Amino acid sequence: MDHSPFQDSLETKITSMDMGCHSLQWCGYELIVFKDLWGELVISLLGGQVMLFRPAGEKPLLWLTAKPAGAPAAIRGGIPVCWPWFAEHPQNPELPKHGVARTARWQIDDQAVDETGGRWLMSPELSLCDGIQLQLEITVADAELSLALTTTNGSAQPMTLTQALHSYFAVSDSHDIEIQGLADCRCLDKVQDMQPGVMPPSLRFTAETDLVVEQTDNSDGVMLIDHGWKRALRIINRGSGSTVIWNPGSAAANMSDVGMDQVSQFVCVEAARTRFFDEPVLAVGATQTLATSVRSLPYPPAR
Ligand SMILES: O=P(O)(O)OC[C@H]1O[C@@H](O)[C@H](O)[C@@H](O)[C@@H]1O
Repeated sequence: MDHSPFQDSLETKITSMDMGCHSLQWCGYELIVFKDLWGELVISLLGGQVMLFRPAGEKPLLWLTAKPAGAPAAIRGGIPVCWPWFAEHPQNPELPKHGVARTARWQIDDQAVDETGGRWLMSPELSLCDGIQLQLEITVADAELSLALTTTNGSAQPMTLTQALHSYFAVSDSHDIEIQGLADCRCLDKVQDMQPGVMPPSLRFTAETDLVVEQTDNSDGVMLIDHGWKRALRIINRGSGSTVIWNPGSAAANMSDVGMDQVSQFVCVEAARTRFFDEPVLAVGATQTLATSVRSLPYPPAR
């Protein structure tokens, strides 16, 4: 895999660090690095965003841009938190895409780390919506990374909420992978003006891909099978009726932090709650958790 000086410097810095917890500045982003016998986890305080997860002895599971725009811009890579709306704001297109959480400052409220894994609790430093509590729980255990994003409506009004945990998975080459586990699910194709369709048993990436898939049964998860790296990732989403699959293809030429040199290094498989396949209203007093987990399995996977 090719690396730019930015990514090299992040990875090189982490590789040369001692075990333990470290603060690190990277392109203006304030990062917290955790390194132990279980591997490495890097969190950005901008966005409460997991930037890197590498189980010991494995390649990183997540992709991170090698050409970040720099703080305080949103970071492409890792797992951005899209909240309290997913994609364009339904009423006001002037508002930032994917909500305000990914460019807000977050804090670590609690953490427990040992040589087998860790658990971190994060929340935005300042409330992002009046009366609404938001918490992100990040867990590493048995070489698996899990995120759970919990919203509690403590306001006096029902809340309209769509959201996503927008995971960017690192792949050898997006043309040499397939996604399985969504066969026969209904989907909407954003590249074709939300044209409805049905998912095939195996999805391959040959061009720009942007699908909102209705996933009613998440129990077996989605498999990302990487023939180049001979790696299989199992992604299990919970509290999510929509799985979003995205790779910009040739549209990456207009994205300064992706570009045609990086576009085949990742695919996004996102745990989402969208206005198409999920109930968007969170009642007064109600709590909702959107979660995702990822681990690698032996290749080829048995299904
Ligand atoms: O450019 P952004 O805001 O990071 O969004 C990236 C992509 O995120 C995906 O979730 C959407 O389905 C795409 O339509 C979008 O282009």
